Amino acid sequence: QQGTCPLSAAANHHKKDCFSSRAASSMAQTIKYLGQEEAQHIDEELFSEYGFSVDQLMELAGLSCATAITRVYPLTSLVKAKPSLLVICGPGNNGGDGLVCARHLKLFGYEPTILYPKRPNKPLFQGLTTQCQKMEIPFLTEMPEAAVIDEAYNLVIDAIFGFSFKGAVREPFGSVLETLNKTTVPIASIDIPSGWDVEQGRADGLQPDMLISLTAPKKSASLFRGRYHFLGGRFVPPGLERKYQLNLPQYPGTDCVLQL
Ligand SMILES: NC(=O)C1=CN([C@@H]2O[C@H](COP(=O)(O)OP(=O)(O)OC[C@H]3O[C@@H](n4cnc5c(N)ncnc54)[C@H](O)[C@@H]3O)[C@@H](O)[C@H]2O)[C@@H](O)CC1
Ligand SMILES: [K+]
Repeated sequence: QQGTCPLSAAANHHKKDCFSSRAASSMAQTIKYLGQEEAQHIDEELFSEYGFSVDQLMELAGLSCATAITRVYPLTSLVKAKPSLLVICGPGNNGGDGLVCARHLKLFGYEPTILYPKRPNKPLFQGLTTQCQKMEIPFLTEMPEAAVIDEAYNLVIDAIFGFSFKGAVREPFGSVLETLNKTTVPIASIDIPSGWDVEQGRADGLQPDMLISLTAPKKSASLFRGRYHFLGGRFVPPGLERKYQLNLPQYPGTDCVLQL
């Protein structure tokens, strides 16, 4: 059984076997892909039953995204002269993850620029915006054209919509997504490729190169055809994982991300 291996000094000679059998058993389980409502229930429970605050989890989520991005697109691999990134943030918590991610990427040596066209009038988002401004991250006032994005940026980080997206895309994000669809630079999507139905995806929508699923992948992630799928948001308490039978794989060591 997982987690019962006695790692005492006396049992040290069993250590290797314990770890490999644990790894094998977690590989055998299949990670759950969540429906939209289930993802929202987990979210609510983390804040109500489990006592987390939004900014706490957002910080961990955004940090995992920044970390996963450094793994796939290290500074030395970037093709443009400057390590420029465009981070597009939407009106909800997915956008908040994008702001946190941008701040960490700046600390990691990248040069992010943020587009944040619809800013909620709440202290959390105002604080995250101020933090990015104080980190000397520039904010754009409008969405650049596709050719300009391809010329100026190594990567676009899509933090527009997450698991609460529903229905037809409203402006200004319809035009933003239309432009993104015409770009050729790689896109890294946070939690869901924006514009995709959370469960059904969208065949003619964004086709990101990278997807970072937070907490657990959502159903549409099974339609992801990009090269890199990562899991981040290593904050799920065991009771919650059991209740929803998430079957999360074990993150290696102290890592906050894992490639699926
Ligand atoms: N529970 C978790 O595991 C965590 C979730 N986090 C993030 O939070 C996200 C979910 O955040 P939210 O619930 O705030 O929602 P989203 O960020 O997915 O989006 C909601 C916002 O988009 C707007 N919107 C929805 N449908 C639209 C449409 N068709 N056209 C235009 N606008 C539309 C809504 O009015 C709302 O402002 C997750 O995907 C994840 O990125 C993290 O911040 C922290 C931990
Ligand atoms: K997204």
